[in-house]
Amino acid sequence: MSLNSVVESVTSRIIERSKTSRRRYLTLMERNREKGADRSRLTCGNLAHAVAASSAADKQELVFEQRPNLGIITTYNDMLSAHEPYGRYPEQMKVFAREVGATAQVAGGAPAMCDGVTQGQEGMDLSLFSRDVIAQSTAVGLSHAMYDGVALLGICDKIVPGLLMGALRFGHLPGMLIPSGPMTSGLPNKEKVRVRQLYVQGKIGKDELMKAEMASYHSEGTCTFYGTANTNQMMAEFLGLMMPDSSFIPVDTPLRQAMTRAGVHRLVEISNKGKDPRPMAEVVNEKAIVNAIVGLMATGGSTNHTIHIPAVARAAGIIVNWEDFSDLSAVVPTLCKVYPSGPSDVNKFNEVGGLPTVIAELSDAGLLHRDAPTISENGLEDYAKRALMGNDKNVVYTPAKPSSDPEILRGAKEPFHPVGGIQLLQGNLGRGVYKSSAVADNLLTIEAPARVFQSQTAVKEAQKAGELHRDVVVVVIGQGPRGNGMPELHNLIPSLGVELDQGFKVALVTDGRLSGASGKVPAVVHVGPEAQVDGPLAKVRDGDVIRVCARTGKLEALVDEKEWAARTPTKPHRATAGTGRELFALMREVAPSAEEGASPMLFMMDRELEEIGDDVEKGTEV
Ligand SMILES: O=C(O)C(=O)C[C@H](O)[C@H](O)COP(=O)(O)O
Repeated sequence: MSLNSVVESVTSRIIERSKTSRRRYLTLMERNREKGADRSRLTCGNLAHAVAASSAADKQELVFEQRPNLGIITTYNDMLSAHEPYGRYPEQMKVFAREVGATAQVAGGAPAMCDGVTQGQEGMDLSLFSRDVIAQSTAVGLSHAMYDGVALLGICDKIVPGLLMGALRFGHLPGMLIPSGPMTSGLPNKEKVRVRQLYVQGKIGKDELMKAEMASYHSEGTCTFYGTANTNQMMAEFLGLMMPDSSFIPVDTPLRQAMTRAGVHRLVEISNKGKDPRPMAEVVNEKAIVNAIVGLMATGGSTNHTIHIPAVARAAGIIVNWEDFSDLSAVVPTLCKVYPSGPSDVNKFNEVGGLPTVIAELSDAGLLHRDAPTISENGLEDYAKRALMGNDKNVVYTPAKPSSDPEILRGAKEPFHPVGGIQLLQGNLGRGVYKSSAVADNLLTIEAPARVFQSQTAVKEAQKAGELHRDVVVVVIGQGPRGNGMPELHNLIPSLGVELDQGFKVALVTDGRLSGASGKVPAVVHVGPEAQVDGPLAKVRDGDVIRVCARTGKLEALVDEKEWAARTPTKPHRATAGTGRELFALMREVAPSAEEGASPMLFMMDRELEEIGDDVEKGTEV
């Protein structure tokens, strides 16, 4: 089928909008290639430092034979279950690289936060900004000019976007994300939620809750719900930056190992010294970004990606906004119901067809740019194939099959919803993002009096005191990037879920974020402009009737216009000290809105690049 006209027109307007910034980006990457980070330009002293600790064989290849050298950026730590397997990866990857006459070095490490560990804690206030730290760490690693290609080891929430934002500033280099796979399914996610709600109601004790949590989070590997980490994997495949069908192969299996090996071999091939160089700057173009947004809509992925995709795009000089998301959402059907949108987890989703089936369906329906460049040889069509173990322990690919379970994954002709799983809501309260894929039909419109809070703790206390035992729109302000760094407020979900289950109409409206794992509670998140900069949420008062309607796309306070205009915005209380939060003051000071990607680093970068304009050399030579 030919390309959908809305996909086409949204892409055209992104290209038009990004004309100047993209041109400047590509010019700068070209300049990097010609004069920047490359081993051939290092002095003997520089190079000797870089290989001092290498084996004699690697020294020979790196210095005298000029073989391809891969730089590995690792975000390993063994507290984060998804990243624990990466401890073993660099040594294995070096062996895989040698098999094809290349070398690999660990170029650097970057931090990796677990949002599961920091959920509801002060540490969560560092989470979104850690993405910039990861991007900068990636740049520091790659600044050593030793590499012909980049392997990015990261999976979880801020880590993949951060790695991409950093690596894309070295976009003259080819790059690939290498995932390590989900953990086996433990206690079903739905059951975990049920037990949590029993705890909130005081019906079970802490020991029982702890048992359930540990039965859910029980081993190495990525969490099995379709939250931000797994949406990252989807995004990376749709961007063409990961090996096809590599997202959801279970951790620590022969196929996972074969996939990592195939990935390293392919990365050598596409490296700047390989036979088919594919620089990241060319792979991540406007079409690839649109494909990633289409993937987000069709799978009902994490709301966090309405912040991450704009930020990743911006790092490549591409400007997207929520209007683009909204227009694409109107034509992309929801094909998946994976937890929190349905009861099944990513392992089950993968068994019944997984991403290859989704990509095949969307591609056949004309909803994807089939000509977007990818790291895989034949472009996007390779991503519509299933990866299997071949007889010789190599990965082999076969065409994707239709879904084997229509309760989890459907074709584009008989979707769960004719529109995408994420919507834009707007009105006199600003504009925010709403994940409709997980919300029951009867809750898509909620009109109820507001209760305004300035912290998660205050909401939980009010719920405990029975104050939310009614129809209510819970408004939590001061949670945006400039307020307190924009934490996820997922800890509110059990408390609000209890009220919802009792038949009350409850919604959440906030300038903060929610976890990708949040589902059934209707929530408008990332509302901007945020209260900290006097956005309209700061004008809401207890008792104002708020309308949250996913059917009409409205987010409104039904307050007399004159009265509304006369109100003074509340200055939210800011908790900005303790647990290292004070170190991030600079970031809070300059953070742009969520819609712009909420990256202080990119905001300041753009400001400086604007001064340089088209004269790239002006910014590089003294
Ligand atoms: O996906 C995201 O955005 C996350 O933040 C993942 C976190 O690990 C969740 O907050 C865990 O949530 P539960 O499933 O309720 O335990």
